[in-house]
Amino acid sequence: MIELKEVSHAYGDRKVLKNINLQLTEKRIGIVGSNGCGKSTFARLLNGLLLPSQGDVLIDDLNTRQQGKAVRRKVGFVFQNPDNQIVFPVVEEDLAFGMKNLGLDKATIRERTDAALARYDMQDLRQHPAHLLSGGQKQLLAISGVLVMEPEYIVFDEPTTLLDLRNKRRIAAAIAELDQTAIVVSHDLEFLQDFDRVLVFERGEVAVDDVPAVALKEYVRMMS
Ligand SMILES: Nc1ncnc2c1ncn2[C@@H]1O[C@H](COP(=O)(O)OP(=O)(O)OP(=O)(O)O)[C@@H](O)[C@H]1O
Repeated sequence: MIELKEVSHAYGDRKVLKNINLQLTEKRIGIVGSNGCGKSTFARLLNGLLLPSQGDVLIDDLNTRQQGKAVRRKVGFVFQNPDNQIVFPVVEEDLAFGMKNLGLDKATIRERTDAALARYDMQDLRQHPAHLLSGGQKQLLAISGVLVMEPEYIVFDEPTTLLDLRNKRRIAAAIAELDQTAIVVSHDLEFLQDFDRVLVFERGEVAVDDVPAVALKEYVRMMS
């Protein structure tokens, strides 16, 4: 379970998240809200990329403040722009990078790399220059790079924003198929409609917390 206890966050004297208390237990949780309302800040708190100015973020009782390394093994993070996530020039090297850092042996790295490439039908792209992949393929590679680390939770920060409709659907389907718990920040309301729970952020607070049918309708009302 992901738990936030009286979490606030400020950049300098600008408070962007205000006293958030949440327990996240559902498998698919969507986060929506207007630009600048604190969604990315919230997402970054969940795997300790960012520590809260006040309060605590707990992942299965691990506190991001003291147990950041263990938290990051449990919680993967997929950025909006895969170019920020893909660090190696060749697809298989990029997939291997995180696993090498974990100290996994060569056979395991090979096995997980094969499975990741097969999962998204990218076996032929093993030796491909990563920067020459299409936008959708890059996002699938970024997701694969997280999956090979076998996290229990994955946070996605606007994973479909830069993609065309076809690739948006491909990534949405990839996320829907995951075994892991997914927390997804998105402006794509259609994508979130079959999630288990949706949080609507407004000015750093959770304004609505409900099933998508209710939360998304309320969000549309708030935006109009
Ligand atoms: N590193 C930072 N330093 C200072 N201010 C920041 C920083 N990151 C974000 N902010 C500010 O905090 C506020 C919340 O930003 P955040 O990125 O969390 O919002 P968001 O809801 O994800 O927005 P968007 O939908 O546009 O991506 C914004 O006003 C932003 O300018």
